[in-house]
Amino acid sequence: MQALTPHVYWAQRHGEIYLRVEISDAQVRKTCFGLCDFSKGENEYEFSLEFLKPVKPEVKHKSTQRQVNITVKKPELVWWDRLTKQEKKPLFLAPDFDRWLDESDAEMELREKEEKINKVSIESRVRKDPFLGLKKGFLFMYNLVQFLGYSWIFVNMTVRLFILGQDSFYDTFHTIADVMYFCQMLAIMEVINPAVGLVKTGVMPAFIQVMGRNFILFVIFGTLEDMQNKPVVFFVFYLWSIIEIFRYPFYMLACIDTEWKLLTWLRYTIWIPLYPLGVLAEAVALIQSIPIFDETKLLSIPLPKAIGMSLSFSYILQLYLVIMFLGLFINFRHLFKQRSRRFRTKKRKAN
Ligand SMILES: CCCCCCCCCCCCC[C@@H](O)CC(=O)SCCNC(=O)CCNC(=O)[C@H](O)C(C)(C)COP(=O)(O)OP(=O)(O)OC[C@H]1O[C@@H](n2cnc3c(N)ncnc32)[C@H](O)[C@@H]1OP(=O)(O)O
Repeated sequence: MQALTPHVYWAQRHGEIYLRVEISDAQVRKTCFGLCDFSKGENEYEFSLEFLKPVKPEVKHKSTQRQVNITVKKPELVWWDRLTKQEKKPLFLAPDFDRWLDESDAEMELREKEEKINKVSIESRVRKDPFLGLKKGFLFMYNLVQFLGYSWIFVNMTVRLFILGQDSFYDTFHTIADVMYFCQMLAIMEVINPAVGLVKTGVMPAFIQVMGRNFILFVIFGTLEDMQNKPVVFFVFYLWSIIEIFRYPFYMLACIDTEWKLLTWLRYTIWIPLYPLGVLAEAVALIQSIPIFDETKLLSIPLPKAIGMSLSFSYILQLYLVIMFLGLFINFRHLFKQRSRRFRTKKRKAN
């Protein structure tokens, strides 16, 4: 008995071909392409198609009371100009207008699907961390305390500068040191936070930053009274506090998923002049402290009695001076990368 040819309707998406074969209650015997083979009662049906491009071997089909639905997967997400290799459409083939979409509509559908999948995966990732609220709450409070501390330092120093002029340079340490000690002790959290995965950034730049500052604060200024009334203290503290009154509010907003463009720009831009100036001020403080350490022998390391002398702490300071510029290079590069990452993603989002 000669096989009949059924009507076949087709539509496509970027990843799939849909075929609808108009035979009710049919039994599918074979659905490989070239040839599809169906039977219904005593009748045999078949059609063959040579697709325009290769397709994946697995073919899904579902037979219903009215038709057979076949789904064929494309190996890549591409739009085909037509279904078959031969330009002339076979007579039994027609567009399936129930499922028909032109390329741009299909693209939109694809994008919507992708967005939905992304949203679901982000939501499920977010949902996976039951302590997220607690972590964000803790970070928010930490940043708030630091912001208040550094704001107090900055405002206090600025007001004193306006009232006392240059005289305010000489007693910066005595008026500011307690709050600065508190803020810089607390800043050790900035090394711990990335180390325990609370914030996603490198531990090393934070370590360099916090330890570098604490060395100047606790060792150079803290142990040498002669250093405490030098104007350099003013410049070091002022430069440190300027960046922090922008950096901490920026983090606070990040904790509540908010962003102010101007604040982001300031956080990722004003370090460009401030960081080298800060390192310069710290280097001046260090150099000024060397003769004092030499004179007082404070923190010097005693050598064996036979040698009869001690190793002055100033040698360690000279070594530290070199390390400091290495630290400046590492952190400058890190901050530069953070800046380009931030503004690159912003630009991409805007496009
Ligand atoms: C005795 C041993 C000593 C050994 C060291 C010797 C080396 C000494 C060299 C020292 C030189 C220091 C000089 C320095 O003291 C001079 C000055 O500070 S002058 C003033 C100017 N300074 C600055 O501008 C630096 C300010 N500091 C910083 O920027 C950071 O401390 C730094 C570690 C350098 C960079 O920060 P980070 O890596 O965290 O980058 P991001 O800000 O871009 O943050 C990345 C993502 O993490 C999120 N984050 C980070 N922290 C928090 C937080 N507290 N709360 C919430 N979220 C946080 C942030 O939002 C980013 O997330 P996303 O990417 O999703 O936006």
